[in-house]
Amino acid sequence: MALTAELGRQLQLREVGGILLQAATVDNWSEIQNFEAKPDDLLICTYPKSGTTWIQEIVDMIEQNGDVAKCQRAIIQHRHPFIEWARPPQPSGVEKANTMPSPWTLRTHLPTQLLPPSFWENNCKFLYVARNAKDCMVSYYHFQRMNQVLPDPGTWEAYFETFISGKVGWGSWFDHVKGWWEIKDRYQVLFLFYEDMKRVSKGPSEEPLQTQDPKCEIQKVVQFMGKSLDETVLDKIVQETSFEKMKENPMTNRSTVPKFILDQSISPFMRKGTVGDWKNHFTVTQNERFDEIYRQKMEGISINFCMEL
Ligand SMILES: Nc1ncnc2c1ncn2[C@@H]1O[C@H](COP(=O)(O)OS(=O)(=O)O)[C@@H](OP(=O)(O)O)[C@H]1O
Repeated sequence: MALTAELGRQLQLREVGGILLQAATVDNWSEIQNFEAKPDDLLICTYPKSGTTWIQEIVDMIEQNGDVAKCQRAIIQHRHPFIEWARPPQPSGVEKANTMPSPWTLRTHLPTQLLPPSFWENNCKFLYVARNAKDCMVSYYHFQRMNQVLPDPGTWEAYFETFISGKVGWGSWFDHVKGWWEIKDRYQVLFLFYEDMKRVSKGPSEEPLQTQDPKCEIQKVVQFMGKSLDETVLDKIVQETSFEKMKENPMTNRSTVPKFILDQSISPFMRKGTVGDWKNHFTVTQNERFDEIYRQKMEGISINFCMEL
């Protein structure tokens, strides 16, 4: 019985162009590829576990001019259609978008080479958030432990190998980040880092002003979206999108997702929200090996990740 359930979990992923995706997404592939993005659309792009939910809440707060009640209109998964999402008989991400008035704010975890061509053809805006690979791996490991429709990650040691080889949903972290980084100057891309959003601003006496201060990064998003918000609204967005607030908010913490899909008693969706949790998981040997693999895979890429704050 346990074997059957486990086999069921493993079968949830299938390949498209060498990238593992959820089987239902692969079944729906032609609909996804034929998706017709419009020129004014904004696409939130991330590798899984890089701060998607966080940036979605920020973008929505900006769109709603800081009106918290409006952001409570629906759970975060329903506010921005997830273009590659499919779980029949529920409407797919593409179907959901097509029932909403455009311009759309959408989200995806797809690597550049799998994105529906209309996004490039229409020169849409892309908001990419990258998170350092080690914290991503840790977050993804705990997510696969609690997510009952993704493969069981096995032991941490086993998962370390799986993640490095890119045999996880949406493929290799290295290729994903490289792909989006390389096209960023040819398209309208705002490339942000999770770690910059977490950075603590210091007061005159070097005392932290607050636990996290994404205001400067939020301002970049406001500008990128062609909006202008006054200081009070920006401060409100900073407060309302803090990890602590979002962990308590049923519209962002996934508490409405049934336990047979996300079992939050195993690990909460809003788990730690920190930079550097990898140090609690990586052994010295794993860390050295990872750094070497990182050097090889990211050679020639001028991207710098902050690994601790
Ligand atoms: N507001 C805020 N501040 C800081 N960190 C936050 C915030 N919201 C979500 N998170 C953390 O982001 C991780 C989940 O990433 P995603 O939202 O991309 O997950 S998913 O791919 O959509 O499943 C996951 O990271 P870990 O805690 O390290 O697992 C979340 O806790």
